[in-house]
Amino acid sequence: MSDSTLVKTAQISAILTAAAASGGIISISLFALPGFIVKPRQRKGTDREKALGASISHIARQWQYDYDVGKIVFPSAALISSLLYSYVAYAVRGERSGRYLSALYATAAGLNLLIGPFTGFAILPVNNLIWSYLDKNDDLAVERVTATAEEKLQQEQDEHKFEAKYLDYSPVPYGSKHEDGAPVLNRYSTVLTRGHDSPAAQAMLYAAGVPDRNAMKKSPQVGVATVWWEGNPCNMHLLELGKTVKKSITERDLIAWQYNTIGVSDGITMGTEGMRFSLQTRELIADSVETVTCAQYHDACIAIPGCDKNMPGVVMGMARHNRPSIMIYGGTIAVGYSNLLRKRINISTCFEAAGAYAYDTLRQPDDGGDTSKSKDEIIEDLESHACPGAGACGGMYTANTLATAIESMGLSLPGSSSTPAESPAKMRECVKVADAIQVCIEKDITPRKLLTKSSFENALVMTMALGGSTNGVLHFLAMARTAEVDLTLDDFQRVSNKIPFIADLAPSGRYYMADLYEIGGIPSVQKLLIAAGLLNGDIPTVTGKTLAQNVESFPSLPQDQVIIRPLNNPIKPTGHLQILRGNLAPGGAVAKITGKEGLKFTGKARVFNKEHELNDALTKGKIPRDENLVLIVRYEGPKGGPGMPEQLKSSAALMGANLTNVALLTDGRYSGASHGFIVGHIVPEAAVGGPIALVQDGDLITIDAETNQLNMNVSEAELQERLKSWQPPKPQLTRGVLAKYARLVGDASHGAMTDLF
Ligand SMILES: CC[C@H](C)C(=O)C(=O)O
Repeated sequence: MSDSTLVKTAQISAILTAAAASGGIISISLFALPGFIVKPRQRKGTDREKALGASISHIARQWQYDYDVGKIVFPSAALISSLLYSYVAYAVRGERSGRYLSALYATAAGLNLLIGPFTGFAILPVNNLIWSYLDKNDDLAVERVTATAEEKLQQEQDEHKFEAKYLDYSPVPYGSKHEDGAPVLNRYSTVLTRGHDSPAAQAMLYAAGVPDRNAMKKSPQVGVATVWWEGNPCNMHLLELGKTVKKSITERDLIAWQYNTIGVSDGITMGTEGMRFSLQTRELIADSVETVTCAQYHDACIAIPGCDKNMPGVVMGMARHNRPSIMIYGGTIAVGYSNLLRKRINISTCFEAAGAYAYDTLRQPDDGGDTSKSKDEIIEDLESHACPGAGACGGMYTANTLATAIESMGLSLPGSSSTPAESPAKMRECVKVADAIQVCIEKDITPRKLLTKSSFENALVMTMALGGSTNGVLHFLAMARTAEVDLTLDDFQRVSNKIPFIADLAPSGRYYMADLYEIGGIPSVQKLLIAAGLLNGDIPTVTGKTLAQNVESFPSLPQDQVIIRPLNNPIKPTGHLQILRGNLAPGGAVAKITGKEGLKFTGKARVFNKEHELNDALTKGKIPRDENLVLIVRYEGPKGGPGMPEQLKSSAALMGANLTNVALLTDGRYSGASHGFIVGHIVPEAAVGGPIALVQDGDLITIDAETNQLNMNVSEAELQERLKSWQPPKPQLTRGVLAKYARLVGDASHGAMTDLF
């Protein structure tokens, strides 16, 4: 080989190698090198440099990991280097040797465009190695990235919030006819039962109870989902209700398949570690209803829930499968009576008695009767008589709130939410449901036709008018997202601002759902609110009629009743649920303020990490009465708890102990039976570095329900300082359902859902 050939070969291979490598080199310098520059400062620099370094390395990492590198980044790198080569080719054009070199550079430019992206891919693992080396022992960076990833996830969830995608079942089109001209009502199950595509499926269905060939081919299959289990009064009777439903459906020549989902008793688990499992049962129930309905090709669904999470759970399941559906509420419990306290009682009396017991104020009333009984005798009397039978907790607590709202959205038969669990009327409802589900199937009335912005507005109106549970906020948001309805925290405040609070119902009032039933029940309240133009009577319902038509035959509330106040003489002119924001809750918080305790509260912070710390302090009588205190219970959010437990044990104990000098704040949530000056659902929660994690004992906190503010008088600079030394808690759980939940769950201001990605 001559010298000049050698030089040319060397030139060619050098330029081609450089061309091939340039995509990769650019990718390394774009994504990996920033790490070498910023990491040392991030570890050892001033606080400002550390923070800056964390942000730069975070951006670099996000770019490297999150973007579709094949489509955007590496081709861009190849393009940039190709332009460089083309420019050099242009610059050396002209002389003979220049023409040769420019041709070579032009080839390199083309090649680089072709192979640059692939080199980039090859370099990716190298970049990853560099980053994992840089990240080693660098907890701060990793944790900051995690916190920011949280925000990013939320942002993505917001962007995609109305683009729910479920498995496409393409049922037989509505309006199709069988050969004999009868309408096809088994539009889903026919996939299994028509012809002989699925003989095994048909064999199994015959074994399970399909009576004959005609039923196999034509009868719609209705799933009957009871949230039955024996260990909770709210749920113990649901299997029997389900059997009645099945019987009445079968009499109409429909096929009914009973199945079950699970639930957790909030009343029983309250204040214990078991309470962490409660909220996630909403998702388990939704998942179960969706799973059985979709997997088994049910044509319709009747769900029979009882305890709190059951109702939103089944409705979310219905919204997901979107087949004709009706909810039958298990019904409210009867009211208990204490012979020793000589008054009507309910489950919440027990929780409040615990506070009075601890502060030694649990006594018989000073009404001229017996006062000799000890606090132990009194508390045993309450334990024995607070829950006289089956049914969900009796005040306007979470179960009754949700059932009322869902009936007002058109998903239950009229009266379902106030018909007591053990009344004959509840059994009659289970019989009547067969007619209604037939109508829904025939008219194709599906959950998402009922779950609309107007019907959610109705849910909010009823919740505000009747003083419903703060949990409603969480569950309505989740139900709306599932049904792709645009409902936000601001809607709650908007409705709260216009709806008067008119119900003298527990927890803040004197009466119970069973009492309301006696004066006409929820339909009579709906009638009042429709007449006043506050509730939308035009929404469609599962009966095939509008809400207004459904309540027409119900009586108006009697003149002399005292449970529901006239609209012009409310307990409070606006709603009791207030959405607060401020430097303590930039992402929102939910307050229950009935007005009884005032509308504004300022006090010194006393911070508790986890509810049990506050419960211990209360049991030992350690919360003083002589100064205004804002008790903060944190690390109890959806992720941090995990499970966002309800804090009735502490909120009720405060009431029982008559500690009127305190307000309670948490990133967890409250029971429907909680009252007093309480604020929950604080977002962002402590576990992801929300400002609630930075509060210190003695900080002055103001809750203002008139300006909807929740602030601590700590400057932004001071908060930034505190944030630097804040360490996120290590994940407590790494296995099991709660670990899975903590990983998937979103924030409370978006309903704490697990399938928003
Ligand atoms: C007594 C209250 C009940 C157990 C509950 O947790 C709720 O209604 O939210």
